[in-house]
Amino acid sequence: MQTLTAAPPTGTALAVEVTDLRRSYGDFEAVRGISFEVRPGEVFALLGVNGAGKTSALEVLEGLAAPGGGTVRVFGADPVRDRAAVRARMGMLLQSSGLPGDLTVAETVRSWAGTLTTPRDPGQALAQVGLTGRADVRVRSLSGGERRRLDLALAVLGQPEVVVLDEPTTGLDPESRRQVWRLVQDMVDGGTAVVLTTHHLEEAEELADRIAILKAGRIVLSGTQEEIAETQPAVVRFTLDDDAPALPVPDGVQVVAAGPRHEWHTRALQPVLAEVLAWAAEHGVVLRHLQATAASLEQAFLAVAEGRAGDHDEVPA
Ligand SMILES: Nc1ncnc2c1ncn2[C@@H]1O[C@H](COP(=O)(O)OP(=O)(O)OP(=O)(O)O)[C@@H](O)[C@H]1O
Repeated sequence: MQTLTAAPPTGTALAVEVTDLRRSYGDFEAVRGISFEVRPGEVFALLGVNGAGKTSALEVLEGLAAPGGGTVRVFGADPVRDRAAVRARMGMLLQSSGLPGDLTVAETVRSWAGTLTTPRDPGQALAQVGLTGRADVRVRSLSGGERRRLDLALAVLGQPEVVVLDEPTTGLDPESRRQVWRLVQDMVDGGTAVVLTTHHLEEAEELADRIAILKAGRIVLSGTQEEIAETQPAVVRFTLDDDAPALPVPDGVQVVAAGPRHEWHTRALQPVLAEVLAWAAEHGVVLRHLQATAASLEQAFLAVAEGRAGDHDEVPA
């Protein structure tokens, strides 16, 4: 597959720099002071439940809205004040697009390419999102997933150095989703910086170098997916027969359920597991349905959503 190229950034090593960004709608503050940075060749994912403030933040990055407070810089430029300069280097995929339904797919891509300084070959762009066979179909006749892929082809048509993708794979089938992931990976390999939002945690796991989880307009957890997962305990579950001897609880275990189905939470999975296995062997006890699950991004996401993670103060990304 072709690697999409993006010219090396000039002036600054940071593609995106967001500092203490705030945005309000009337009295309601939807984004409450978030900060993050994205470098060329890096994917940064903003996660959070519905209404967490992801789109509100991205719209400032895209130059579609001014910040209520704080600053946003794209290659050192202000996306609102220096809109033309930023636009020339940025591709964006909004949550919903308003493409004319009368044009065919090929016409749409060609006319879009006509507005760009360095467009990619329209045929190649369509091939990369799997729409070659739909080139002569009118946009209004496309399926939801095909439209989304057309939106994405347009977003990257100008060989942007930074791409903002708001839920790029919503509504896509698993194969199309993988196609989009490959496209994003190719862009990143070519040096493009990507900021994306998604409700698919496996998408963030697959693509993102760094992740921030928002709740109510604030970043609650941020870091690599491993760093975020490690904020949560591992889980050990097993069932003991009624006649099993008294079970000693190893150090570092929080007992969540104590029989007959046992559930332990721990930040020391390996020694705790070793201890309980040794105890079972010594007493000839079977740990039925034994499961040991390392902490995951999903666990951290749920902990944020349910208010069990972070102190809701911003952690710099
Ligand atoms: N134009 C608006 N006027 C008033 N409130 C708004 C407006 N746009 C968004 N909001 C509110 O701001 C908050 C953040 O919305 P936003 O769309 O940024 O969240 P999100 O994290 O992108 O959610 P989703 O995952 O559902 O797309 C929500 O409570 C939303 O209702």
